[in-house]
Amino acid sequence: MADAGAADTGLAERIRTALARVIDPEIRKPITELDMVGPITVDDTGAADVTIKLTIVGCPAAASIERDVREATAATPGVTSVAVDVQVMSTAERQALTERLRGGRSARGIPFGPESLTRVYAVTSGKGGVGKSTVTANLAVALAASGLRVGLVDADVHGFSIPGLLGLVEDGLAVKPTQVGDMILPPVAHGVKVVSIGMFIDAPTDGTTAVAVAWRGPMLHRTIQQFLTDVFFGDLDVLLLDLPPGTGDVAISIGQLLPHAEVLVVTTPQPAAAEVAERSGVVARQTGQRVHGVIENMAGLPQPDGSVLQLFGSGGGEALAARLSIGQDAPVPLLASVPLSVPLREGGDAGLPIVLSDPTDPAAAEILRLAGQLAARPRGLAGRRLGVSTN
Ligand SMILES: Nc1ncnc2c1ncn2[C@@H]1O[C@H](COP(=O)(O)OP(=O)(O)OP(=O)(O)O)[C@@H](O)[C@H]1O
Repeated sequence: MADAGAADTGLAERIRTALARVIDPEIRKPITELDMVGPITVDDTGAADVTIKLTIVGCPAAASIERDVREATAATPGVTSVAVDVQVMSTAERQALTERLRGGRSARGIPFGPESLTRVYAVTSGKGGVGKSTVTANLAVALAASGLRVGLVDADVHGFSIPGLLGLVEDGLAVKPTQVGDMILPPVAHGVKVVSIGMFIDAPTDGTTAVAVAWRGPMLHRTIQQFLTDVFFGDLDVLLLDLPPGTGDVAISIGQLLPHAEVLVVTTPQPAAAEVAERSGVVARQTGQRVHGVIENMAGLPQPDGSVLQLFGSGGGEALAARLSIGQDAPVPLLASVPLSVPLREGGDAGLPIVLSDPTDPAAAEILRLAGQLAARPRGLAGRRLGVSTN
């Protein structure tokens, strides 16, 4: 087989250019930018031989990358046949790639520090079961659907429900992320890059076997830190963190690791729930974070006769926002009031977020409205409190 130049000057180069359209589905960058394309040769009959180098043995994306390379090569004018030679990167090549993806950042650095342009929202609640994870999952998907690059960290160690809510489940277990060296590639669901503690524990996502994740503070801190340092999210517009309910170790860790994160507090309309939720807002403040707003969930369910069933009472969201505003320069707003919705619950059970499957459902519409509001905030440091604490 002759070199490209001998047969058709530039055909190999045109193939290489065409391969820039092939995107690694996990890293989400063109394979040509990831040094995954090796030698390309073409003989004088137009038969092309393309070598690709996968990041790891058994790469789950191998089949789709090989197919896309074959298609892009075959579609290049002048090519009559295609052979793809699939190889695996050497350790040195893999290391060079992970270093480049980190952008020179040290392996232990957190890319979402105060200087980053990524908006970080930590979603918290006073008590469990108020729908924090359901709202967070739908919000992440809605933000991604609006064109933003979105990451979601499920730090709810005691009830990691995000993989199930987003359909990242295989054989009853959360999908395992691919690891390239010490870099973890987050699985992508509905456009959102997701990492969850559930992906590292063999526990069913439907909760049939309760796994007591009796993690102690320091171990939790290290795990969250690892999620923020070793998971390759790339450049994000928004990072959402689903925190466990209450005011525990994880909230304090997030306060230390991401002091510029803004907090969204989820509560039900029940006045007692709002009182408990206030404490998580206060802890966030004590760790230097700003409360961006309150999301009320499980608000009134519209009935066929036009009346509204206030299953969990009413006014909790407003009351919480008012309490969290006391002593603040700017009032803490009630950002959204998401009604009770059977389709929202069913969508969560099925791993199909309702903001995609039925955007007209009133709960979906409210979450989409909230996403629109958050997406309209400028990406950047403007209006953001920097990590300088005076207390
Ligand atoms: N607006 C709503 N209408 C109807 N059902 C809802 C709504 N929001 C959440 N749910 C349902 O309530 C249950 C609890 O929701 P979810 O797991 O999201 O709560 P959570 O606050 O994240 O709980 P935890 O933090 O304890 O894991 C789920 O079955 C979910 O489908």
